[in-house]
Amino acid sequence: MSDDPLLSVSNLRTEFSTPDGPLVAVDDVSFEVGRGETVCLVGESGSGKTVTCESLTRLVPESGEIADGSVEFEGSDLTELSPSALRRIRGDRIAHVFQNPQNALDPVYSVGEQVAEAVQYHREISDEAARARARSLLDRVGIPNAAARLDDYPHEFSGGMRQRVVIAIALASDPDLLVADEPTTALDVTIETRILRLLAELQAERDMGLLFVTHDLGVVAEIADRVVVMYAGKVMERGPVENIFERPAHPYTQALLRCLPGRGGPLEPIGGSLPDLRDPPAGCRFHPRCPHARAECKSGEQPPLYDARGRTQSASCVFYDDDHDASVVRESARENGETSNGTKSVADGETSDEASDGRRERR
Ligand SMILES: Nc1ncnc2c1ncn2[C@@H]1O[C@H](COP(=O)(O)OP(=O)(O)OP(=O)(O)O)[C@@H](O)[C@H]1O
Ligand code: NI
Repeated sequence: MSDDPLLSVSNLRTEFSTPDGPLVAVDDVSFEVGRGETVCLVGESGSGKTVTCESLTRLVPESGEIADGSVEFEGSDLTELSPSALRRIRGDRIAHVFQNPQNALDPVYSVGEQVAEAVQYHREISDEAARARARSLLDRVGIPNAAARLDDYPHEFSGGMRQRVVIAIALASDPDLLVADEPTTALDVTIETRILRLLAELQAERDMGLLFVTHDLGVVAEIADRVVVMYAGKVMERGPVENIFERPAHPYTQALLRCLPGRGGPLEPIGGSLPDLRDPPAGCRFHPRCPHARAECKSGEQPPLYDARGRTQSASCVFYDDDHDASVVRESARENGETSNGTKSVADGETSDEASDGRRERR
């Protein structure tokens, strides 16, 4: 086995043609997912998380196309594979759970048949063995009395139950990589916890890589090894979860940590709104909303991903180039957290330790 990551996304660019001109939903996005690793993709609504997930196996809607970049998965570039070769990987080696899975189940087949079919899709096992495996998968995702429900049809299940069935189908092929776009958002906390545990178990058993989109920082703290922060189609920051929570480098990450739920403090919305992606601002995409923006943030290209804290954490922010003092943005994160949160700030070591301890315990 090589040391190459399981998935390596480089300079990915996905464009949609719209009546008002081209819209670049994913712009020069790069990140990796290792075997057995969980990477959480976070960012405000509309930042390009779903389109990034869809681009991996070329599942973007018809008006979209992958205009540039590569998606290396175990030695092949998925952007260049033939449709039939890609189909063999999709649903087998790489499984997806989509954000809006209303149409993911076929109304005319029982859920047992659909899970069993997914089990048998790429593997030759008897109908009986596939049915037994379907039962066990449905049981593991928290369908009560799974054996008795195998012959029920999707409409006989609630929305949350159907989502669990969709997750069971995704896991049926024992994928090497699971791409899960807010898979537990519609579920109650008990079931969410159960599914997150199941994913962690599968990772331990099978070394499965997991790319997970969520708006819940509690979930990020619980499952992530590394975090990729997106804004307006760009990667703003990447790094290990502990660093991102304890010492967020990019002002956008700092603001995002205060505006998403899951860390206990009062939520503080980010002022202003996402730019129009058909005509994004020059320079750093976040500059119109950034409390630290200076002249050089407002022109040219999005800054490169500078090393923010050693090689593992990087931020697309000029304060981390050689000519600026990054302590300006770090201090500000600390002050902001202490004055605006009744609890401790995101830049505060104590809170972050709790977050990472919680994660270790629950894993
Ligand atoms: N089919 C499409 N045609 C045109 N534009 C699209 C299409 N799908 C997505 N977009 C645009 O691409 C951008 C990124 O959308 P995306 O769904 O990836 O955001 P997201 O980060 O997943 O948001 P959310 O958190 O709400 O799910 C948005 O500006 C969106 O309007
Ligand atoms: Ni989305």
